[in-house]
Amino acid sequence: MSISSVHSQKIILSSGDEVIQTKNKLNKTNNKNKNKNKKKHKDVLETKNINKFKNNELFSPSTSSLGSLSSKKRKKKGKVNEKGTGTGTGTGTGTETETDGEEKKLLDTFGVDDEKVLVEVENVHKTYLLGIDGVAALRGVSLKIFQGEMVAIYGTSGGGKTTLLNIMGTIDSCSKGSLKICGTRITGRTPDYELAKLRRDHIGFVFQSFNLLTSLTALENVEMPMILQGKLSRKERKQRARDLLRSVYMDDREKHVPSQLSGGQLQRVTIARSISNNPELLLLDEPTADLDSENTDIVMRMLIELQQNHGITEVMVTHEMALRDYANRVIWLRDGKISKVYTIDEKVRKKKIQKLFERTDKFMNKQENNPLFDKNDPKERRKKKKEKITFNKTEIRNPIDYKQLTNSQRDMKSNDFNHKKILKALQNSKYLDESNKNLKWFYNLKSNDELYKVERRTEKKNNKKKKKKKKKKKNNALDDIKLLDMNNSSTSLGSQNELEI
Ligand SMILES: Nc1ncnc2c1ncn2[C@@H]1O[C@H](COP(=O)(O)OP(=O)(O)OP(=O)(O)O)[C@@H](O)[C@H]1O
Repeated sequence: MSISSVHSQKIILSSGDEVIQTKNKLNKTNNKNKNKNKKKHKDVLETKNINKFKNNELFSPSTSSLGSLSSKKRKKKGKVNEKGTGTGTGTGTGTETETDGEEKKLLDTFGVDDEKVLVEVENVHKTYLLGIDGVAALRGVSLKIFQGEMVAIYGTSGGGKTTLLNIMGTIDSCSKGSLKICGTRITGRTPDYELAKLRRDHIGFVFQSFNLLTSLTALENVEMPMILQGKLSRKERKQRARDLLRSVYMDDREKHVPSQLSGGQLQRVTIARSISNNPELLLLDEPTADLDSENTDIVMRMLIELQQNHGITEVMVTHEMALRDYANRVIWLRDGKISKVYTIDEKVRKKKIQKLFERTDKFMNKQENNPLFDKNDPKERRKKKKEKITFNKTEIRNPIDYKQLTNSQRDMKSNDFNHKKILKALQNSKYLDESNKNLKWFYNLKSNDELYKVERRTEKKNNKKKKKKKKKKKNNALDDIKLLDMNNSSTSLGSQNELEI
């Protein structure tokens, strides 16, 4: 029963002075309620302003999504942000918005510039068909995620975090509501191939359980999405995979298979794979779960670098409260609904990131403490002695053939071999079992024959290009020869004439 209804009952029951007293009380409570509403409205407005611009100094203007803003606008927005400092309740690091039953309002709250909205989730429901009633994992979630933003999703266990992430990654569909991702509106009728294309070209996904293909090396795992995309030549793919591994500080482990890597290293390879197709949106499901603090730091540093240097928008589900301040915004999910939203104060975030970089710099430069450098690893020692290509005994190859080759020949051969091996591994359902279900979905590996088709198509394209180039070269060479011939004949004619004269 509400306060006012309690008082109104009192009015009927009481007489004279009591009525006046109760009326006064009623007025007081009404005023209180009005003030409360005003305050709430003010809070929402403040959040609106703060969100209206996350002018992050850490974004480099050239790469960030905000780079296109004029400096005047940026300054203005920065000011608004500063104004928001300390207005937060509860955390002291930012601004909190209670969204109890106000999902629609929340959706409007983040409305800054619709062109910069990368993900738009509107009143999304998800009910898993289980038993008579089913399980309601999401119950009307609405939110917008902006380009270049890092959003952390926290919440109670079973609150619907993974479900929301999977829906944003289009590896799961919602039961009700609408969704727009990277400019594509997703409905129940959106065909699978379109979703697969969206995933392949615009979204990267880091799964909770790495989901690396066990038979492939780190380099091959990173290369896999590029084969599926079919845009790059073999050489370009290899080079890009190498560059990506270097960017996640894993270039010294490119020939290691997942069983030879630590948890942190596996996660870094997974991240390299997830960004191999240059996604706009990176979805991460507990990327630091089960990692020690050093590896957590390295992974977080990488994610921040990806956001700052490449403008990748990141949405990360996590349980670790210590990671909260690395995000621009924090969303809380409870029982399938958004219960709170925080905007992390830019100053606090910047400080936290600075500390992270200092920390990681320290142990990444120090060889003995460097988690990337394992002194006891015999492979590492061997590598240090002499740069040699080593082969795993379990691999299906004949090392004797390789012994007779020079180093560069070996590299070439091994590249060819690895490439075939990737396709073979992908074709073999053994590697795509239940544990790889999400991976299978994400990369649309349902029909593995498709891979061969894609591969053959790209090979054909490349061969055609090569043939054209060769033809052009040949023609040019022929033209040159003709010209030379003509010159020769004219000079010889000239000399003949001279002689005749
Ligand atoms: N495939 C499924 N079939 C039936 N119910 C499911 C399925 N997947 C998830 N659920 C249910 O949906 C709800 C939300 O699950 P979800 O995995 O999204 O939660 P979560 O917030 O990620 O939890 P956690 O933090 O523990 O990983 C849970 O109650 C869960 O039991």
